Amino acid sequence: MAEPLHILVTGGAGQVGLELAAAAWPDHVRLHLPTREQLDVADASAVAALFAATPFAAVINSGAYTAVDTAETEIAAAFAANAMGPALLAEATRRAGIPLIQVSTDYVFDGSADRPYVETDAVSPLGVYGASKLAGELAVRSGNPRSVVLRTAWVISRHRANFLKTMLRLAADRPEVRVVDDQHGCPTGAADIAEALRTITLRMMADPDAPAGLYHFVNAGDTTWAGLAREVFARSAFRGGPSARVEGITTADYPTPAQRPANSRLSTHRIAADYGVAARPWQTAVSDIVDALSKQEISK
Ligand SMILES: NC(=O)C1=CN([C@@H]2O[C@H](COP(=O)(O)OP(=O)(O)OC[C@H]3O[C@@H](n4cnc5c(N)ncnc54)[C@H](OP(=O)(O)O)[C@@H]3O)[C@@H](O)[C@H]2O)C=CC1
Ligand SMILES: Cc1cn([C@H]2C[C@H](O)[C@@H](COP(=O)(O)OP(=O)(O)O[C@H]3O[C@@H](C)C(=O)[C@@H](O)[C@H]3O)O2)c(=O)[nH]c1=O
Repeated sequence: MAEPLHILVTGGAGQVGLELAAAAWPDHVRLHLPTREQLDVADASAVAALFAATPFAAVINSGAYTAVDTAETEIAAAFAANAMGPALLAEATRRAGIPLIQVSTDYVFDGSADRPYVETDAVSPLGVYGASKLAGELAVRSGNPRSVVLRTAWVISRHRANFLKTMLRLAADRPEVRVVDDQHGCPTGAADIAEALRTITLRMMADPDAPAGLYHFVNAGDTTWAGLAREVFARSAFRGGPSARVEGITTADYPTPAQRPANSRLSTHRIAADYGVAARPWQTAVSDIVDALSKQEISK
């Protein structure tokens, strides 16, 4: 029997954490998935105690402060989770000589490009959430050279709160929803992100020379938030679930505390070339999730 390989996954109760728990890991891998209550990544003594207790072979940091609008006022909390936490994990993993895989966001960009962003493009976050995640990226990359920062975007899943579930909830009690149609991005299934993280983590554990650095991973294709809502409702209607008409509006018609990028499409060429990770169309992720949610509803 191979020795067990222990992998720490922070944010175990989040969308990506829950899909990492469900992913097909080799038998000898033991995942440790603490919730925020069990491990606050910004708590230096909690991080040190956990590393002293378990000989981890890798860490995936999927825990984060993800409330984009609330972050504008809860600045200290956002930076604690998204910048201080990654810095502590970078230090702990560097000392242990193990890889760290950090999940980051398209909101590090300001959206002024007229094409999908590549990893070498300049960053310039528009809000506190993006700025805190960028600080986390920099802490990881400077703190542990054996690290990957995986930027993803517009995460959807059957778990927790996300835009897809918000749309289905709204459609349950109104015939029409108003949704911005001038912000362009790449909806991405949390299960697809988990699969990409699994591939990267296993390769980094097996090969000290595995490629490190910055990578973009999203599902294939792009749309607007209104386009995503329309796809969700088309699939939901097909399954006999809630559906609503979508009125496409402008960003100015839907004021929010945090500004979002008008274009946050990401190019996935680098991860395809270095890690052989291929992206499924975003519409496939939508139909998987809507189907799973409707089965859940039927079995209630
Ligand atoms: N959601 C999205 O649309 C996108 C997310 N990302 C990134 O992907 C990653 C995963 O996000 P996702 O799973 O969607 O997010 P979720 O909000 O679903 O989950 C995040 C998890 O992190 C936990 N958490 C918050 N603060 C801390 C902390 N200080 N220490 C430990 N855990 C903490 C949360 O705890 P609690 O359960 O208590 O809330 C939650 O369980 C994050 O890095 C995020 O920035 C990138 C692009 C898009
Ligand atoms: C609920 C709703 C939102 N919107 C708009 C507001 C906003 O511009 C856009 C998306 O709204 P949300 O607030 O749900 O999504 P938001 O929190 O901005 O999602 C982001 O989360 C973080 C964590 C990321 O890292 C990003 O990649 C991205 O997924 O849709 C409408 O136009 N109509 C609506 O009814």
